[in-house]
Amino acid sequence: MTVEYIRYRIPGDTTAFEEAYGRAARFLALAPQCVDYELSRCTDEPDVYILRITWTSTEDHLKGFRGGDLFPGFLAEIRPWIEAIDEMRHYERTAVRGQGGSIPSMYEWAGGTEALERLTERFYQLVIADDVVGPLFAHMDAGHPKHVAMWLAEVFGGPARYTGERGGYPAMLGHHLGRGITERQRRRWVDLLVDAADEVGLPDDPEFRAAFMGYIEWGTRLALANSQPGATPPREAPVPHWGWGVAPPYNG
Ligand code: HEM
Repeated sequence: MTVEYIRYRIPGDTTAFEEAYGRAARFLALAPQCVDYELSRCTDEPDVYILRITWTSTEDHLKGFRGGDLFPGFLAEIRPWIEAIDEMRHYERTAVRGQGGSIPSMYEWAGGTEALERLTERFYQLVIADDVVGPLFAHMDAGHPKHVAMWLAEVFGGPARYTGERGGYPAMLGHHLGRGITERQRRRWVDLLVDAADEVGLPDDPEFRAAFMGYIEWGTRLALANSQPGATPPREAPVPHWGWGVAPPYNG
């Protein structure tokens, strides 16, 4: 991924400039080489603008986009302001990035470790008593519900304790390898987790449950695939970090 920054100092009519970029943006929206884009205006010097475009790579930008069918239309819109460009360069993202605290993590929204442990305690009571999934868990140790709560906490933005204390992704993967989980068992696992979530009062607002179930669908389908005989999933990977997706928490 490459981030291109284009800094403009617009002499005169900034309205025409913004309108032109509004039209030019449709070519970026269609370009498969473009990840996202944003035009910002300086509040201290209102004639200064910065356009940030994230490209799939510098080469994709220079060869794919500039050499492609969309570029002439894009250029036609912004050509009058080429002389007003102060900087136009590609940058590489570094590891220093992330989100601030303006949106609570799903871990916080769920009620933290205490709520996730309540969830998994109840869940595994239901699991053990169930004739479809129960047999898979006949030999699980007493700490299992707490360990799965630790995993969920880490996934949803809480402390990284599963990585620190339980061996992280490779250990979690190891627990599923060779288990031969069936679709019927996966689906029952999901259903029982939802029952437990309702019983212990996990937040049931649409935004939380949509994001929570997104992870559960993804995770259980991977667990099933990884558990099949002969499966060769990656042995090393970071613990996934799941966020709110398209519908952040609603505080209205
Ligand atoms: C999002 C989905 C899932 C998550 C987050 C998850 C999480 C975990 C974790 C963290 C462990 C290891 C616990 C420890 O360190 O002691 C584990 C073990 C295990 N999981 Fe899952 N799991 C998922 C889906 C499934 C499904 C769908 C099944 C089967 C229907 C399943 C069956 C098992 C079994 C049999 C074990 C080993 C139990 C034992 O120790 O005897 N998991 N799971």
